[in-house]
Amino acid sequence: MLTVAHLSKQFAAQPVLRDISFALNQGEVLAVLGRSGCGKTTLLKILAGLEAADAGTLHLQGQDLHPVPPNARQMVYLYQEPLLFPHLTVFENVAFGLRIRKVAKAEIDQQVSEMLDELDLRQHAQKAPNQLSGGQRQRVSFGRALIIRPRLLLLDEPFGNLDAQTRADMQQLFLRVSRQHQITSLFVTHDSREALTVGTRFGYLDQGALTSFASVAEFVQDARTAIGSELAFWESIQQTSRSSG
Ligand SMILES: Nc1ncnc2c1ncn2[C@@H]1O[C@H](COP(=O)(O)OP(=O)(O)OP(=O)(O)O)[C@@H](O)[C@H]1O
Repeated sequence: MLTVAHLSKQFAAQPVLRDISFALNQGEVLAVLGRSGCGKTTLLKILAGLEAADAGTLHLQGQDLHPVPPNARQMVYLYQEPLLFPHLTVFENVAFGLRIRKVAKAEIDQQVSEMLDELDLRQHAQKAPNQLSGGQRQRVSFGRALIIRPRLLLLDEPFGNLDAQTRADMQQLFLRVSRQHQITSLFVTHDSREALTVGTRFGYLDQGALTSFASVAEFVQDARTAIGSELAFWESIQQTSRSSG
């Protein structure tokens, strides 16, 4: 479905992406774990067409993406800060992509109502974005993205600004909706728990080089991801609290 082959990028002679290759099938979520500055955002921007690669090829559903401009790639790029139109209601923000595609009004009303129900936003339909919490705003931006049925969803630390509980709720919502609509996604995060929760496939990006893992077990056990040592830490805390309780 998505095939990335030998992608490289430099900024002022500094390599930022080094020979990146991977393939994703329809409905898969590639969770890419990486520290700040590893090249995550540059990778997503190249996929979205917002940045040009120096070398390599991108194919989506068999189509060479090289000549395809960003607005024709049918991808949605979601950031930490949801980008909403401040002067439009929640309903109209979600409806926007359908309106510009000239979808019939009755069809828009139905699709948007269904999406608002799915995202538990029905009671907020007539509010403006500034009348919502951060988690609610992020749900609206999800609704806007999903309603146009993107071929690929690009998520750049989308829940990084949310508190732990809201973040966990959003991860579950993302899982439910992306499974239901069989959405193919690339989800970059520096949080290993988040990667394990949302991913069906796993990668680790370090200094522009991507390691892909064949299984969750390999991802967890790889010393570079540091997940094994994090798990060991929590186990040692549990043991200490058991023996002192
Ligand atoms: N337009 C640019 N010009 C020059 N250097 C850039 C440019 N964009 C990114 N870089 C450099 O490329 C490297 C990777 O940047 P990128 O934004 O992809 O990192 P990141 O992994 O998304 O980091 P973070 O998680 O901190 O956002 C950094 O060293 C950055 O300084």
